[in-house]
Amino acid sequence: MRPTTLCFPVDTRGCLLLGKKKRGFGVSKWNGFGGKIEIGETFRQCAIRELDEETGIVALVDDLEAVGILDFRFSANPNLDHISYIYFIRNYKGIPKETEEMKPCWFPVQTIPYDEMWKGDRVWLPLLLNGHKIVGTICFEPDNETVQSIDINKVPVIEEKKCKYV
Ligand SMILES: Nc1nc2c([nH]c(=O)n2[C@H]2C[C@H](O)[C@@H](COP(=O)(O)OP(=O)(O)OP(=O)(O)O)O2)c(=O)[nH]1
Repeated sequence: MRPTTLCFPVDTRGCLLLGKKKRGFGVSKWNGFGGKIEIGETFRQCAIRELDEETGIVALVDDLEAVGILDFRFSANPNLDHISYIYFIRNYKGIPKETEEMKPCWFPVQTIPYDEMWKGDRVWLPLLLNGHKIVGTICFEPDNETVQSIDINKVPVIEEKKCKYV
């Protein structure tokens, strides 16, 4: 699968914006906002476009904070394997609205609904919320849900690919 982005807006209270996915891959799970990169886009442009499409929130590429790169692997469906660039964004315009793809809600960090998220998220999202940057690999069992293995490493800086996807 093409690489993807995942973007988590953070408000001035430190709450995290998540969206409940209404259709497609990961339906019914709470997640950050994102999707597949398009040809001619950088990862940052992809993150900003998907954020707008899925929430109506408008932001600038330079305001994204790159916090992680995760390699998602699906043992029974290698066609679903993909790398995802993870961003936080604290500076943005607009109030999140429900779209055909996502139902948004702000969560204080203590009430993040890990039981209704991808199963590895409870391992790596708290690291990001504590200010760490991470690079890692998460392998899923053939059910595409259960975590088979997870390897997350803290890194000082995220080496972002700045070029356009071709
Ligand atoms: N938080 C989290 N997200 C995950 C995990 N595994 C996984 O594939 N994803 C996300 C990363 C991507 O944003 C998304 C990839 O699915 P997708 O590209 O089909 O999403 P989409 O339907 O929004 O894509 P698009 O058609 O809008 O481009 O799924 C995981 O373990 N945790």
